Amino acid sequence: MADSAETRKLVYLVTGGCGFLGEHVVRMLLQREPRLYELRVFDLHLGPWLEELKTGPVQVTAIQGDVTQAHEVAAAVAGAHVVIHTAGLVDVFGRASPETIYEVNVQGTKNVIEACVQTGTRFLVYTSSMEVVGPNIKGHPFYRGNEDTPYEAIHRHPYPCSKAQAERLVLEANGRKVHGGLSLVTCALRPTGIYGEGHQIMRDFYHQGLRLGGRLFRAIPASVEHSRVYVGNVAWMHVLVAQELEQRAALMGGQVYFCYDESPYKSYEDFNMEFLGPCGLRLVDTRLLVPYWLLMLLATLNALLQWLLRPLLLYAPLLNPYTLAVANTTFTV
Ligand SMILES: NC(=O)c1ccc[n+]([C@@H]2O[C@H](COP(=O)([O-])OP(=O)(O)OC[C@H]3O[C@@H](n4cnc5c(N)ncnc54)[C@H](O)[C@@H]3O)[C@@H](O)[C@H]2O)c1
Ligand SMILES: C[C@@H](CO)CCC[C@@H](C)[C@H]1CC[C@H]2[C@@H]3[C@H](O)C=C4C[C@@H](O)CC[C@]4(C)[C@H]3CC[C@]12C
Repeated sequence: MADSAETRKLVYLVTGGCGFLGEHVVRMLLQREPRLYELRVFDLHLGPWLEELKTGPVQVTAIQGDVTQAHEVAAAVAGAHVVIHTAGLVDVFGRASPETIYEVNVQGTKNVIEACVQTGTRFLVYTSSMEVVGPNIKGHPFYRGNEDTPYEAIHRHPYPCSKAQAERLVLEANGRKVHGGLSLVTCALRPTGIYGEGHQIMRDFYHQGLRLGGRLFRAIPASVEHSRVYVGNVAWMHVLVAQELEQRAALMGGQVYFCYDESPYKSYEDFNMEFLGPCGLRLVDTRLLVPYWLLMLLATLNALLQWLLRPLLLYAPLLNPYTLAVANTTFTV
């Protein structure tokens, strides 16, 4: 589409816009939304890379703010046509307290919804997660499932519980009257495990491998499959949903969609090795040496150590009872 002033009229707000996914959403909007007039990037921690984005035709507004603060959210939302809400505490390693996870992921989402209602913003896209569905606490596999597949979504961990609550709030808010009398249109996206440029967990595996002399030790059977999805495709999915939400409000409003892009179904570790192998690491198959019960013991010891050391330092290894259980349960969409 020709770049002309009259086509640029939309104001977007991306919360968590400096995060792993958020940054890709910000860059995708600048590349793929020709109607963009202003792009507001709202985050607790603003990245220095935002400065380089301010030289283009779109007004990029960096807003340092906290989604748990309703007034800060309302100020950022006011005047926006679309909100893409990615901000959240993605913590399954025990770094934050359950209360903080709830405060950010649930209360923060409530604040975004209420800000849309109060200021008249009609379109809200929420970044939910596969974990809203599973794996559940019983370790039931979810094999090539979809949004309609029956599954007992029972959770105890603060992160999936908070994502499930937030997703429900977003979907229930669909159809609420916003300031000005029109209806709020909401939609939630459930990415599976996202990978790609800037993925901190992939970095953590890489550095763990370097510490272990270029080796990683298999803890997950290759038969366990996880769906993974490239971050650029997840960003594109968010832009597509945002662009279509107005024209297809009746079809998409209040709906939830898994995000998957045909990335190979592999175990979490084997999928990571697609990238870490070419970086010089190799996966040593120690499954025969390290039975599951011993892994669970090690994971439990990690959790105990985390609890004991908390007054002194944050000890948050990749392996804990929750991550081991998730890693060992097939979840493919
Ligand atoms: N990474 C994945 O595999 C994955 C998969 C499915 C869904 N998700 C969801 O995608 C979203 C983004 O995840 P991510 O992997 O990019 O995580 P991330 O931690 O890289 O990004 C989250 C961003 O939110 C910001 N943030 C945190 N608390 C905030 C607050 N109180 N106020 C304002 N900003 C705050 C952080 O500063 C960060 O920039 C999250 O909602 C997460 O639940 C992630
Ligand atoms: C046995 C361990 C040592 O090799 C393996 C640990 C792997 C775990 C760190 C990861 C296995 C599955 C991951 C989660 C999954 O990809 C989906 C998620 C949903 C998303 O909303 C947030 C991230 C995550 C919880 C992701 C986190 C890391 C794993 C538990």
